[in-house]
Amino acid sequence: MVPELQKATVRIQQPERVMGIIRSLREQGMNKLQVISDFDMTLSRFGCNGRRCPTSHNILDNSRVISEDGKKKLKDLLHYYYPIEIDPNRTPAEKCPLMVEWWTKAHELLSQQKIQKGDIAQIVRESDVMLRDGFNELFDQLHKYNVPLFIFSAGVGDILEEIIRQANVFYSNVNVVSNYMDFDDNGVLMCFKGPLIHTYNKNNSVLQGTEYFQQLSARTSIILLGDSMGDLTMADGVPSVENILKIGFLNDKVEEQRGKYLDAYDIVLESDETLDVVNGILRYILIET
Ligand SMILES: Nc1ccn([C@@H]2O[C@H](COP(=O)(O)O)[C@@H](O)[C@H]2O)c(=O)n1
Repeated sequence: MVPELQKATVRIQQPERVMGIIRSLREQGMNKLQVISDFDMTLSRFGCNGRRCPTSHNILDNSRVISEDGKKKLKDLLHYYYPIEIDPNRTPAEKCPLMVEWWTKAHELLSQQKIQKGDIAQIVRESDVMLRDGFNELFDQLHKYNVPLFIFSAGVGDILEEIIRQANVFYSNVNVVSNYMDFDDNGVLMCFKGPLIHTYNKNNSVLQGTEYFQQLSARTSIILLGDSMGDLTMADGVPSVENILKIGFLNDKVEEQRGKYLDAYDIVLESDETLDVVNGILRYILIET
C-alpha cells in the first residue's frame, strides 16, 4: 500500500488499525483532507551530520544581532528548560507553568536586543536551519491538490514564515499560527504578541477567534504531524473529526521516549530526517484516487 512504511525508522504499535485509517483517508479523498503540522523539528530537521539544527527560536538566539551576554542567557535557559520539556516522567500539566516561564523569559531577553524587522531575512539566510528532506514534494502536493496545511507552532512565526518563503513553498494553502513579534514604527522589536504558544498549550485555547477550523469543517480527515507529546492536541479544535492519522517524529532520547510515543502516535518515525513516510502516505491518498 505504502512502501515507505517498510523503512527501518518506522514503528507502529497497531498496524491493522493504522492501515484501516490510511484506507479510510483514501476513500474519503482529497476534498475531505487537511494536514495539521508542528514546525520546529517536524517540518524542519532535528540534526544533520551529527549536529543539531536550530529551532526558529535558536535561529534568533544564535544570530549576530544578539549580544554575547544575551546569547549566554538564552543558552542557559535552553539548557535548563529543554530537558524538562522532553522529560517522559513529568506530565504536560506539570510542564505547562515551566514552559510559560521559559518562553516568557526568552521573549523578554529577545525583546531587549533591538532586533530589526528588516534583518529577519538575512538572519534566516545565515542560519543552519534545514527543512526535512522531501519538503518540496510535501508542500507541492498539498498545494496542487488544494489540501490546507495548518502549521501550528510554538516557535517564532516571523522566522518560520521566512524559512518557508525562502524555500519557495509558502503557498496560498498554508496557514500559520505561532508566536509573532511586535515591532514599533521604526521596525524594532518591542515584544511578542499574545496569546503565548508553548509546547503544551497547542490546542483550541490559543485559537479562539481564528475561526480557522470552523471554516474547514467539511475537512474531517486529518493527518497530524508532530514531534512532541504537546503536538497531539493540535487538532482538538476541529469540529468533527472522522479519521485522524497521527505521525510523530521521535528525534531525541529515543529509547526513553519510545513507549510513550508508540502509545500516543499511530506511526512513530525514529531519527528519520525525511518526510518520505508522510509523502508516501499522501501519494497513496491523493495521486492514485
Ligand atoms: N526559547 C525557546 C523556546 C522553545 N524552543 C524550542 O522550540 C520548539 C517549539 O516549536 P514547535 O514548532 O516545535 O512548536 C520547542 O520544541 C522548544 O524546544 C527553543 O528552542 N527556544
